[in-house]
Amino acid sequence: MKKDILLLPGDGIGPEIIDSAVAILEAIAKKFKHEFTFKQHLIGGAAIDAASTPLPTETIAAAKKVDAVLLGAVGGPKWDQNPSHLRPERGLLAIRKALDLYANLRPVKGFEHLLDASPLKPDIINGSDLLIVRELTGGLYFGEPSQRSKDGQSVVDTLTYTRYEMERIIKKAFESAQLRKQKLTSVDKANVLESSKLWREIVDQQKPFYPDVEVNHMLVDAAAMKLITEPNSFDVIVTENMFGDILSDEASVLTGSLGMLPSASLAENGIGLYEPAHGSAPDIAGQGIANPIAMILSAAMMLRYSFKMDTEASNIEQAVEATINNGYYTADLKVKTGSLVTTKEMTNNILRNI
Ligand SMILES: NC(=O)C1=CN([C@@H]2O[C@H](COP(=O)(O)OP(=O)(O)OC[C@H]3O[C@@H](n4cnc5c(N)ncnc54)[C@H](O)[C@@H]3O)[C@@H](O)[C@H]2O)C=CC1
Ligand SMILES: CC(C)CC(=O)C(=O)O
Ligand SMILES: [Mg+2]
Repeated sequence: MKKDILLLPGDGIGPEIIDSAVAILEAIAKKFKHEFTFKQHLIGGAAIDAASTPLPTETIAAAKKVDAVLLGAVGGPKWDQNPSHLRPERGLLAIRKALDLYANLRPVKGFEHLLDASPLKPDIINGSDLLIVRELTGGLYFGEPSQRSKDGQSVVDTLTYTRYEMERIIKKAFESAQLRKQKLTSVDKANVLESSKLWREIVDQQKPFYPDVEVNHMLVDAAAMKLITEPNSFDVIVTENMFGDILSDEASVLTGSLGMLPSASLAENGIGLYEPAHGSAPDIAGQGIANPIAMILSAAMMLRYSFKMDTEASNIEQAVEATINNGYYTADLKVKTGSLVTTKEMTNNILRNI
């Protein structure tokens, strides 16, 4: 099969881990006789430096012409003092909105061999396997106004959602639960927020259409606690944008590192964008030590969701697991034994297992 892929490496460790994903995809193309072509464009800080905007129109135009997009990460201290329209993160939010990538699927799966990489007790996290379904194009990150008052003494951020936006992500989560262990936890703050009250209502309205799915509601503060004390009580979690952002970074602790968590950002009928859950990790950028696994597993999600290449996606996932089982780890994984490797060495070891 012939597929065109747009690469958006972005900033920090983004270009380093995108190189790893491309190497893996080239090996898959060779093994399964596919033809993957790669185009590259700018986003984030790199785009601000080159084109004075975090999301050039060429990038969006290119994204609309390909079969899928792979994104590294954006941001870094170089741009932290920029006005908000010239922040790298604006580019990421804007591409999500422009492509209507409303559904962010973040699988969290612990590897047995990495149990001691987590600060949590092995008997609690053993077998962790859950999916966070995060709404990605609404809520606080997109609401207007979002600004400081003229005298600098007050601020406003706005949380808006339409019924339509809530309904489509909630349906997506029910469908995801049907394909897994048929258990859905809806996370909100319905004891305080009007948006969460509507969210809960919609979950209850949708429930009868998915009789095979067991549903419960949980307040986000309690969910944050349960996620690391009883992770195996979850199957699919559905929640709004900011709660999902925070809970997924927290959930990465179950796997031993934020560098292990992939994601798929999906539209209703359109292109998919695949990106690790982590950011640009400026503290380790340029050192060649970033963990490429979140990015590589995101590429596997691209094969599965956008290209319907299940066997190829499983091949990547099994190669990652085999490499971990062989004892290779990057510096972010605080394991006690094994072989510490660089980004390139980890990638080459995974390649050997493809
Ligand atoms: N999707 C994106 O592009 C995101 C961008 N950001 C941006 O990234 C920049 C840095 O933000 P932080 O809060 O530091 O979050 P971060 O996710 O970049 O890093 C948090 C910690 O995790 C480590 N880490 C993350 N990914 C890693 C990997 N693959 N391998 C090894 N270690 C890894 C980092 O070294 C750091 O210690 C900021 O500008 C932020 O706005 C943050 C989150 C998501
Ligand atoms: C710009 C941020 C919302 C990115 C982020 O933290 C994420 O998507 O996880
Ligand atoms: Mg985040």
